[in-house]
Amino acid sequence: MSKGVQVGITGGIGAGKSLICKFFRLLGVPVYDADSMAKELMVKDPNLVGKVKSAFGDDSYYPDGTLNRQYLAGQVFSDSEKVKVLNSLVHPLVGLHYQEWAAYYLKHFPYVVKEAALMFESNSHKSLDQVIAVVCNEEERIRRVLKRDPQRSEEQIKGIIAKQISDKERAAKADIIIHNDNSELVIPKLLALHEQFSNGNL
Ligand SMILES: CC(C)(COP(=O)(O)OP(=O)(O)OC[C@H]1O[C@@H](n2cnc3c(N)ncnc32)[C@H](O)[C@@H]1O)[C@@H](O)C(=O)NCCC(=O)NCCS
Ligand SMILES: Nc1ncnc2c1ncn2[C@@H]1O[C@H](COP(=O)(O)OP(=O)(O)OP(=O)(O)O)[C@@H](O)[C@H]1O
Repeated sequence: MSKGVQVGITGGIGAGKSLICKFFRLLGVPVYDADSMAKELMVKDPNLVGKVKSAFGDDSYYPDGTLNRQYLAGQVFSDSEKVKVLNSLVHPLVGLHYQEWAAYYLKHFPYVVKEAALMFESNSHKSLDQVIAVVCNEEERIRRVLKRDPQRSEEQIKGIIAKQISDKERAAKADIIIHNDNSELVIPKLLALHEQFSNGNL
């Protein structure tokens, strides 16, 4: 892997990872969205498609081959064992795909960002130089997600939260913490981090 800084951004559902990553994108930083890539590989990688169908049934996909997210969400977000099975199928492939992506972008940019909801859970933080945890209290996250995803119930959101590590654990493992709950000014902090990473200062 070439020199350059690899920054991870993680946080629980609704913490504000994607919004913060939008800001890094605006600054011209390459951002890898592990969640979206996982979904793309689940459709484009025939081997993975076969494994998902064997584990969760043909209903995991619509007849046109697109992912039936609602069906799969219903399967995995209510069952810890099933979510482990899905993760074991998807995460290794995303990990390899990210390594290739980062190797390419680090030839052209001083630093890259990897956004992933599950980072410490999947141990993918180990290949990164700095991990930022975006934290926000649970009530506010639930409020924001109910507004963002009207199809999700409060019960489902709580079920997802239960399958992720807590903010406390995340904050303890991260190098940098961003409080995205109006208790600190986020944009000045992001600009300072951008300067730091651009200069390779860790
Ligand atoms: C099960 C799927 C199809 C449900 O899709 P849906 O559009 O309803 O939900 P979405 O992907 O937006 O996830 C909602 C939130 O749940 C959380 N989440 C997603 N996958 C997982 C998981 N495997 N374990 C725990 N939490 C998860 C994230 O905080 C995420 O933002 C989808 O989440 C999926 O394909 N997950 C497997 C890939 C994965 O592990 N992605 C997350 C980390 S890289
Ligand atoms: N500081 C904030 N003030 C108000 N709304 C916010 C703030 N941060 C994020 N939001 C909103 O809250 C919702 C959740 O944020 P976002 O989608 O970035 O979270 P996420 O961590 O990426 O969640 P997920 O794990 O579900 O993908 C979005 O609609 C976003 O616009």
